[in-house]
Amino acid sequence: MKIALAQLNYHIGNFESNTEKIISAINKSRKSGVDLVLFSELAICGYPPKDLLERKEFVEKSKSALQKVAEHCIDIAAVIGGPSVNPHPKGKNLYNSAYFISNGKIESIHNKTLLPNYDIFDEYRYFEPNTEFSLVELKGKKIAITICEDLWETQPVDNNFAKSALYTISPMEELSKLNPDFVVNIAASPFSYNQQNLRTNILKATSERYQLPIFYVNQIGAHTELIFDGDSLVMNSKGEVAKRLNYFEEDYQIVDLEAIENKKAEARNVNYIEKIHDALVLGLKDYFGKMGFTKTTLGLSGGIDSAVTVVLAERALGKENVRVLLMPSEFSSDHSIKDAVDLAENLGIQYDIVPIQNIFQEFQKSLDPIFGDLPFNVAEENIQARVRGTLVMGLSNKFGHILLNTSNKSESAVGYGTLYGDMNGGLSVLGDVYKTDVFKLAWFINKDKEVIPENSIVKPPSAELRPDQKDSDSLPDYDVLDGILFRYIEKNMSSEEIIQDGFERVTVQKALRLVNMNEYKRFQTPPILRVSSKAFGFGRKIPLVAKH
Ligand SMILES: Nc1ncnc2c1ncn2[C@@H]1O[C@H](COP(=O)(O)OP(=O)(O)OC[C@H]2O[C@@H]([n+]3cccc(C(=O)O)c3)[C@H](O)[C@@H]2O)[C@@H](O)[C@H]1O
Ligand SMILES: Nc1ncnc2c1ncn2[C@@H]1O[C@H](COP(=O)(O)OP(=O)(O)OP(=O)(O)O)[C@@H](O)[C@H]1O
Ligand SMILES: NC(=O)CC[C@H](N)C(=O)O
Repeated sequence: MKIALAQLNYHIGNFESNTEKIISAINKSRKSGVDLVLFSELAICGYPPKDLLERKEFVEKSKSALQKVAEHCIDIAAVIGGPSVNPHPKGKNLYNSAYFISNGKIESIHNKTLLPNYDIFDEYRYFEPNTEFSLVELKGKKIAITICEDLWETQPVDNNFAKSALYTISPMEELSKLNPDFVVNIAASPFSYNQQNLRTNILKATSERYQLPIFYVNQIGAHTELIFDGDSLVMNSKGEVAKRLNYFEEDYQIVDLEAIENKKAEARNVNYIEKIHDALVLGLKDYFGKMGFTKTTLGLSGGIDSAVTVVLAERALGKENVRVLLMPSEFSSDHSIKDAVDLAENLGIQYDIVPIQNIFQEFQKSLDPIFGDLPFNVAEENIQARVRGTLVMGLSNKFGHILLNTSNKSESAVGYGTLYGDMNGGLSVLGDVYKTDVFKLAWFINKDKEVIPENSIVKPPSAELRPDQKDSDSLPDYDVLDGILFRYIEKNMSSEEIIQDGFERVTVQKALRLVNMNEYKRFQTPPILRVSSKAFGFGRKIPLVAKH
């Protein structure tokens, strides 16, 4: 039996383009003599459709798109993800379903049993869990069709306290009683830099336990914050990866079921920084591409965060679509301006220098009668950041360049950024990357030649909002701070547990206090491209008003 895996990039709600892609893969498969072609979870409408599922019209469009696809399934079978209506009066209106299509029609519908509801997932909000199990038969083979989380019976969480999802039904236990020949898993499994190993291990455990091959198809592409890396694969019944599809790009592979037992795909050891790099480039590309934008802007300071952001933007959108402003103040060092100019020239992007001293002075003059003799403090620092934010937004409004936010996860965590100033932007590129990893990204970008001036990487980080300012005046060193933040945010460890891990009590208490008191700031930040298992955004829900 020849089985094709179609790893495609869908666009949520764009039924025309999704249908066209699916039909084109079906036609290609038929011409290659494929028996069964597999598409990912909710492929017909794109994943995650969120509250669009509450619109009847959206569900009806999914249904007619599937009907159109079915007409093309002559002499070939397909499994495609889409929502289906729950016919029972009780429970949620919808199921998250896999459609088995053959002979030009929908032959059967298989619903998702285990609905993830942790972190960024919210499937119980829309879907009724499945309780009935059956196999499909194709050319003498019995197939168990499952949907993503169905194989994640014990969901490990990257957290020392949250319980793993407790599922009362095991879809694989039920399906295995029916003696399938192989398992299909259609998935929508988002990227995080540690997710790929976890995923492979979970598939391996399932395959070994039931001694069954698994055909796993994930989607690729980004949907606002969520980035899907693909990495679809075929596992033989010994839990060995027989075929692996590409990361971060569409891919299509045909596999012979009878030939997988003695096949072993080459292991791919990609460093996590390279994965984050590729994920962010895809995240940017798809945010712009799917929104219909081409051009971007940001303030280039000569520092490392804006440097890494602009390189990723140039790689995603092309140099002709990136335009930056260099906005020196009286506190900017000459080196910062030179570093920013060198970088812009290395990339071949358009840049303009707009000094902000005069504007800043005018602001100060206007506020003088009100501020009186009060000393220069954070208020003046922030006015500079807001002047810059206003200027880049001016460029954005005039020329249609979407502003990228340059804050990293460490700053965002402790509120080290100015609301309505450098926290502006339509999309945050580095908001899920700790500062220590921003440095690693910069070195990775420079691995073949110096793109980012080395001075931007090695100089002590500074906001340059007052004379001789350094981040280290207000914050612990980033390697210490990031160690604490990771334990608190990703692992949910308590201050005492973090201290026991070897961090100084005062530093831990300060860092945690800053994280807690800055929830309100993060609530106002743009969407953040997610690359870790716990990003700021809709997968981390902390009350703004709370006593910690
Ligand atoms: N709970 C709450 N809910 C709603 N709003 C709340 C609030 N608490 C304060 N606020 C408001 O927020 C204001 C304080 O926030 P904000 O105006 O941003 O100012 P703030 O957080 O006081 O200062 C920004 C800090 O970030 C540093 N910074 C700025 C720019 C860039 C960088 C960098 O290196 O990247 C660092 C800067 O040196 C300074 O230490 C308050 O004045 C108040 O208006
Ligand atoms: N002189 C400047 N010219 C242009 N943009 C600036 C300038 N200074 C700051 N910005 C913008 O504000 C953001 C915050 O910058 P700031 O220097 O305060 O802190 P940072 O987080 O260390 O960032 P970076 O490493 O990019 O300097 C920068 O990333 C940049 O987009
Ligand atoms: N769509 C899903 O069911 C995804 C959940 C699953 N645990 C994953 O991340 O792969």
